[in-house]
Amino acid sequence: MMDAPTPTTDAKAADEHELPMTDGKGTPTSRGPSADALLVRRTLAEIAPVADRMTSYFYALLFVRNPGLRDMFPVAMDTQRDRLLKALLTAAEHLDDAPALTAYLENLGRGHRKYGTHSAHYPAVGEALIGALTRYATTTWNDETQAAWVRTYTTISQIMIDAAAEDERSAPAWWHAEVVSHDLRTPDVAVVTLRPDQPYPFLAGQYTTLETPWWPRIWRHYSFASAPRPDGLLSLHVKAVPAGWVSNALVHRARPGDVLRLGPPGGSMTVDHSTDTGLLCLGGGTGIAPIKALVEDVAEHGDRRPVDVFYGARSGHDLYDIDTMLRLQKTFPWLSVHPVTEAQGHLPDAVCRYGPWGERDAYLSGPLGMVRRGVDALRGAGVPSERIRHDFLAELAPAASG
Ligand SMILES: NC(=O)C1=CN([C@@H]2O[C@H](COP(=O)(O)OP(=O)(O)OC[C@H]3O[C@@H](n4cnc5c(N)ncnc54)[C@H](O)[C@@H]3O)[C@@H](O)[C@H]2O)C=CC1
Repeated sequence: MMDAPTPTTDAKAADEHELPMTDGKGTPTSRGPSADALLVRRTLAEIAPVADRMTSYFYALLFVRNPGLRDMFPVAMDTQRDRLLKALLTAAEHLDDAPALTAYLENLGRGHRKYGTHSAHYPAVGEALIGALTRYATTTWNDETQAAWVRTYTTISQIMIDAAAEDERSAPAWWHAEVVSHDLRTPDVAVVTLRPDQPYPFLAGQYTTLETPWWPRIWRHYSFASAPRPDGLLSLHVKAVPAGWVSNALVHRARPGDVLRLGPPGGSMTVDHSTDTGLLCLGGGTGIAPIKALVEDVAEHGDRRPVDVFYGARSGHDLYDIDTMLRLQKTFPWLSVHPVTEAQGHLPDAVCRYGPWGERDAYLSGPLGMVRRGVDALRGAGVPSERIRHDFLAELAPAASG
């Protein structure tokens, strides 16, 4: 029912110490965490070593008490078994990060419409959460802590419920999208083009969630590889990852005519068109997809700001979209594309050999390790944190590629 913690935020949100503090009522304060946040974090620290067992118990409680909810989850729970709980715990942990938390939960609430979730389901989840915490946070649990968790869950669920209700007025719960082309670029990377059954509004740099007919109720995130197009088509770059059910189905099984389901767009890795600051983009592997969309977006706005794209891959053969990127470079004099293979070193190190980058807005997309090292490298190169954007919230890796 709840999605994985989605990649929804910029690097600023990734560093919780840089986010504004609030009191228990959401009012910013510079004094540090609210009392509720402290109690919640204490519980989180206690359950961390038994998170697996607590997760199983949480779902057991949820399904035994509410058998009707079982059908909203995939048949095999192993891949996303802990997503619901993880999302709740992420939200609880970021209780004091009012703006980041609200954006995260609104996105989560909208995204839940595709599962058939409605407001009446939220109390059942809250009761299972409190039940599981009571059982596994034995040392820290008392009336005061329970009251803090109830307030926290009430806040979390209300933001999600309100966002879903608001979204319902203007957008469908999901879209059907037909595969119109399937281009295998390497033995395990495909560019898949889709035609949604009704207009799908999104911004360059955002991602969608996707369900295939072969793995019902299993949803994965994929970034759009193009800015919005006049013909309304959407394209995604998919890498078949080991044991990735959805990604393998998309790369090796999907064919034109197949119909997938899409959830709403998400993510804040978008271009700020109110400035003319230059862009520094790092795309690793299929992470080049949203970077290409950003380049198209800059071009469509007629901007002439400098854009440097560092495109990393393991080998030259894995730079499956280099022809497209070089063609864009030929067309747009403000664009420089720098291919980097592992023989030349890791992508973040290569970026630091150029520069200076202190005046640029930076965008990173690719494997979590690359994004983490890239953020560190860019900060080291003088790019302020608030100018660094990527899709990962704190330490939580989304199941971005299935
Ligand atoms: N919006 C986003 O952030 C998107 C993220 N992705 C993610 O990108 C990943 C792409 O995977 P692959 O194509 O297999 O990439 P890959 O594993 O082939 O790596 C691509 C590049 O990243 C570098 N890299 C990898 N690990 C690194 C580390 N620990 N430190 C520094 N550099 C590192 C490699 O040297 C290479 O240049 C997937 O995990 C997918 O989920 C994909 C599309 C969009």
